[in-house]
Amino acid sequence: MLRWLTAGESHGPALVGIIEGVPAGVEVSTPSIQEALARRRLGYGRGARMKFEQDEVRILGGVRHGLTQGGPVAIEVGNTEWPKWEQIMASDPVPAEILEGQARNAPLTRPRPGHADFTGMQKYGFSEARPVLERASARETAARVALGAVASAFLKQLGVELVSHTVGIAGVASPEGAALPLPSDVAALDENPMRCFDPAVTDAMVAEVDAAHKEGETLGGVVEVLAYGLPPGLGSYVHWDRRLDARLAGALMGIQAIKGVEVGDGFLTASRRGSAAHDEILQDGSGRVIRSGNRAGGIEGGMSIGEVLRVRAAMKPIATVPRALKTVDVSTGEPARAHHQRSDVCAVPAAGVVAEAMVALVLAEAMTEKFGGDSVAETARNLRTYLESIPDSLSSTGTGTGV
Ligand SMILES: Cc1cc2nc3c(=O)[nH]c(=O)nc-3n(C[C@H](O)[C@H](O)[C@H](O)COP(=O)(O)O)c2cc1C
Ligand SMILES: C=C(O[C@@H]1CC(C(=O)O)=C[C@@H](OP(=O)(O)O)[C@H]1O)C(=O)O
Repeated sequence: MLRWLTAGESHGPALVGIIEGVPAGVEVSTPSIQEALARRRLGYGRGARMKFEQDEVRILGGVRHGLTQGGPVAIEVGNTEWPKWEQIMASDPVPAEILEGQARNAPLTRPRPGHADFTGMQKYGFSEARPVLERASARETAARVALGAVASAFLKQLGVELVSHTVGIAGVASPEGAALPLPSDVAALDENPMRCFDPAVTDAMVAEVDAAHKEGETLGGVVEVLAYGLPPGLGSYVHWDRRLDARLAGALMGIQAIKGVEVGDGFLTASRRGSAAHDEILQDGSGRVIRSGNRAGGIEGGMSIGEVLRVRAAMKPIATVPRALKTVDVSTGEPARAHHQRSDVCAVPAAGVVAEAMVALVLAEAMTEKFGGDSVAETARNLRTYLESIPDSLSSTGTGTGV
């Protein structure tokens, strides 16, 4: 069993992530986590905060000399902006005279449509949105990416590699059926301003972000995560909450602003006839099973089938719209415009990196569930034995890259 939690506020001193159940021997280091976090800051269209704020990684437990030890791994992502917020976000009471007059402490009484502000106030009994947005903010995804880096390192040692990329920004989309990026393309994707695999589409996406920025608008889009090298049989058809597709969908929907998830061809599949919807079971020259395609996105019956896993997540436009939307000032009851100081125009490229982390966490959990092991060597041994135990009559090309 792999479980994990995050804690911390957007303008707090640090975020903290703890992951428990990681076998011993996973290669993790401060630089490797820092590198993963740097990828989350990528992407054209993000706001000023991404430029002046830094993530400061400190591994607090569970790792020794670059290897996990089998105990919980605790990671702190420090926030370099903390000195500016030290009093406003202090854990302990602060005298009112110190807080008075501080612009950052001004009550946020004009909730933003599309964010958690208004319902968060109703639900938790706050009179302003600060305490809501501090935790609702996607700043929290820095902790998830840090934990996802641990999960990805574990998967890599088992022969599984992930790739994420942007396939749509607002109305600009990569063409259906375009070639999929490979793990060897990740460096190029990270250098692309939209983390998009197609240069022509990238240019159109950048132009879309520029136009939105100029007009005081914000944008959403679609990201795709691919996993190469998965063995068949992760997840299960036997119960709804064991299904790999259900677990992936839940994890992706758990990212702030994600409003839709597709597995494989997803919604397009619903418009096809059966004969054009499924991936036929064929044989190669040596009698091994091959598939006619991968419309299913690597999952059938709630299980990985050993083909490339392909999932998509749709992100709504950023809620803090510069051309501020109508709201109510809850301190006066009067109509107002929603509060806006700064915001991302578009955070879809970053959401792709977060989606990759979430998929890594789900797949790492599914791997430990099926193959167990207190050390990576033991997990790898169990995986190898399982793959070798599949009889020739059931052998397929999609049996992972192996270990
Ligand atoms: C990487 C990332 C960055 C985001 N940046 C902002 C932002 O700058 N301003 C904003 O209002 N929302 C931003 N969001 C979206 C909010 O977190 C989100 O709209 C809010 O949590 C409400 O979405 P929900 O209804 O899905 O919870 C961002 C989301 C992600 C994933
Ligand atoms: C800080 C991050 O993202 C933030 C997510 C976010 C939101 O409302 O979700 C709002 C913005 O913060 P602020 O309102 O303080 O400018 C983003 O910058 C980050 O990703 O590290």
